[in-house]
Amino acid sequence: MKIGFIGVGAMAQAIIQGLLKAKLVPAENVLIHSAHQRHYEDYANEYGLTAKDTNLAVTEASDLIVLAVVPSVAKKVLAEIRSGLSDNKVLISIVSGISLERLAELTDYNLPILRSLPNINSEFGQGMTAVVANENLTGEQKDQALSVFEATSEISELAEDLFPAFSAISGSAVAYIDFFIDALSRAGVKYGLSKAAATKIAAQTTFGSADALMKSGQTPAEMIDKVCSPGGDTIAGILAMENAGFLSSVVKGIDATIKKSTGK
Ligand SMILES: NC(=O)C1=CN([C@@H]2O[C@H](COP(=O)(O)OP(=O)(O)OC[C@H]3O[C@@H](n4cnc5c(N)ncnc54)[C@H](O)[C@@H]3O)[C@@H](O)[C@H]2O)C=CC1
Ligand SMILES: O=C(O)[C@@H]1CCC=N1
Repeated sequence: MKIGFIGVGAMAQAIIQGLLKAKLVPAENVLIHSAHQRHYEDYANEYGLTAKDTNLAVTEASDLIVLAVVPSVAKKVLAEIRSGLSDNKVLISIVSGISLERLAELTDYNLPILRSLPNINSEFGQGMTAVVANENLTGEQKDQALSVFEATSEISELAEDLFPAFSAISGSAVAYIDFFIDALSRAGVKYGLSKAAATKIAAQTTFGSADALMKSGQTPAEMIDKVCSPGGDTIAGILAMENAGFLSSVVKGIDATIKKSTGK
């Protein structure tokens, strides 16, 4: 199986690195092209991938074609690769905000298409990806397309109207969670810890909290209650955070993310 990437930016690189670590395909079966020749050729040489001269050449030589460009150039790129697509190849889009219907309109209504929204944690096999297939993608071909995300992440098959919410609380939320970790570590610095030590402490605490939450099967509220000793320190902190608008500032951030991705 050959997997072509059109666009080799932050998200494509995370998936490629995840695929290489998972050894899903040999490195030379990963084909790439992007806007900056020097960059994609150097990247291909560094990891033993196959660089191609055009987006169409990637498409013609691949079984799965991952569209990994920013939304504003997707239309132009799809026009370039359209003649190389066929019903024995799968177009996989990771582009935020472009529907299956729009992808079909910009290519051909008979093509198998998988719309996905991965996140950057795919690099370390810890991603979270939403997927939705069109009616032309079934059976073994669908399994093949899903294998890209199974190798790098957990998968959630979601109705398309939930993609903007998913993208906000997963794709974008990686940055929001890192923002929270940075905020915790800056608080540590305020009280005398070095930034490096505080960041490690905050990151491991975040990682351990997520892991414990999922392993325990409990709700976040139940975990919070276990940490808040009666009359203790943590409940004082929770109340001060909430008084400063913690919950509503997170929800407002998600509202703004969804508004930007949908234009609504
Ligand atoms: N960064 C993230 O965490 C996530 C990004 N996405 C989606 O992934 C897509 C890419 O995002 P990033 O990797 O963050 O952006 P990026 O700016 O890092 O990468 C974009 C890539 O597209 C290439 N490119 C631009 N014009 C091109 C053209 N005409 N032909 C071929 N390649 C071209 C650029 O050279 C670059 O390699 C976006 O549509 C975004 O919505 C989805 C989920 C998460
Ligand atoms: O910021 C963005 O537009 C993309 C979509 C989800 C994560 N990054």
